[in-house]
Parts: sequence; C-alpha cells; structure tokens
Amino acid sequence: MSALLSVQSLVAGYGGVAIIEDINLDVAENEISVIIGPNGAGKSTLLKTIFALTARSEGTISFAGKDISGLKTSQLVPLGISMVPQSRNVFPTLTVDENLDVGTYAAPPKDKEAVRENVLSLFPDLRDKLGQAAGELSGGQRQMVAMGRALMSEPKLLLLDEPTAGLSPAYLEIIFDLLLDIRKHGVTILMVEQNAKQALRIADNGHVLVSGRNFISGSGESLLNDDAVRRSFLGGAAA
Ligand SMILES: Nc1ncnc2c1ncn2[C@@H]1O[C@H](COP(=O)(O)OP(=O)(O)OP(=O)(O)O)[C@@H](O)[C@H]1O
Repeated sequence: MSALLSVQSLVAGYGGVAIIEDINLDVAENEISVIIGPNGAGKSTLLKTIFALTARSEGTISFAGKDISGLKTSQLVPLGISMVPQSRNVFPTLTVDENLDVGTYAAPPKDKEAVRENVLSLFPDLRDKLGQAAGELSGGQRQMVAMGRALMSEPKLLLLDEPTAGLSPAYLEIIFDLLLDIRKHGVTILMVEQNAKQALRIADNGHVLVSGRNFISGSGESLLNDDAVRRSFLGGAAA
C-alpha cells in the first residue's frame, strides 16, 4: 500500500541552520507511527516542518499522493492534516467548548454538531467540563482538549508532539489507549514521544532520529527488541 505521508530527503531548520539534515520516512494509512530519539535530535522540528511551521530547505513531503512541500499550514488542514503541539496547546481563557470550536476554523466540517459528538464520544470526561475554562483543567484533561480540538477538522493524519509530556503514569496509559481509539476512527497518527518504550508497544512502526538523520526504523516490536535501540534509547532494560 502506498504511504499516506512520505518524507523524502528532508532538510529543514531555523535561520539557515539545518536541524533536520536528511530525513526519510513513510507513514502508511491508519498506522500509529512513533518518532523517538535523544533530546535535540530534531523530532519536534520534523513534525513542525511537515505542518509547515518550520522552513524546509530541501526534500519533499507528500500526502495522499500529492506533493505538499510548498503549502502553508492553512492549506494543509483542509487537506486532512492536524497537529497538537507539545505545549501551550489550548486557549486557557476559552472554555472547553470554545477550544473545540476553534478547531473547526481552518476547515469547517459540513456537520459540526456531528463531528463534535464524535469527538466527545472519544473524550467523555470533557462532557461535563464544556463550559469550564481550559486553563482550569488538569494536564491530562488539557491534553484531551488539545487532541479534541485537532480532531474537529476531521483529519486523516494527526501529528502529536509528546502527548504524554508531564502526565502521571495513570494518564499516560489513558492517553495511549485514546490513541488506539482515535486510530479505530480511521485517523493515522504520527507522534513524537519521550516515553519511548510505552509508545513503541502501541505503535505499528517507529523511527529513531539522531542529529537530524534517520538512525533506524522498523516495527514497534522490532525496535523494542533491537539491542542497540534498547541500550541507547530505551534505558537498556528488556522490553
Ligand atoms: N524556534 C527555534 N529556533 C532556533 N532553534 C530551534 C528552535 N526550535 C528548536 N531549535 C533547535 O533545534 C534543535 C532540535 O530541537 P527539537 O525541539 O526539534 O528537538 P527534539 O528532538 O524534539 O528535542 P526534545 O526531545 O528535547 O524535545 C535544538 O538544538 C533546538 O535548540
């Protein structure tokens, strides 16, 4: 099957300095794909470049068979790409419902109410918080609002930057279970995660990045069982 997202020979960075030096990566439709690697490897920069928030200088990015390399973020959302950034990913003074509504601005759905119901069915905990300011919620609940907002544009591909950052182990499991539910709704997921072992356990495929380049890619299971990956990126312990 051809890839939903294909990144070829990507070079990108900030102010003319390349952070992504040469990245190749394919994400198949309806898979969960995880990017791991050391701090500063360029993982967030890769996601931001795919979502046109960081400047690409070389290489191509294709989505659903179309070259999207030159498109702006506002053009990517209607095509079916959405992103949840790592931090400051909700509007704290807006209510939960207003935050969800913001997610429809760039690509208004035909039936907003049906999409909202669909999103709330994934995050039932948010139902009795709809009128509350998002800034008053716990970290895990805020992450649900951010993911819900991103899903309001009905994306085919959801980019998530460290969805479990700063969350308790209990919430970490909740978020990973939610990702499996989101995938069941037909959404393909590409995420960056520091909780690499847990993420690889639910992932179809993983990509280890080092210094802006591919180090190794493979199925989640094969990376969990790879000695070099275990030693250098998973804390050494058996999977
Ligand atoms: N807006 C920016 N302007 C300039 N340099 C930046 C910017 N954002 C990130 N960088 C630099 O790019 C490099 C890669 O950062 P990036 O956040 O992509 O790494 P990462 O692999 O996601 O790291 P972490 O796991 O620590 O989040 C770092 O050296 C960082 O300082």
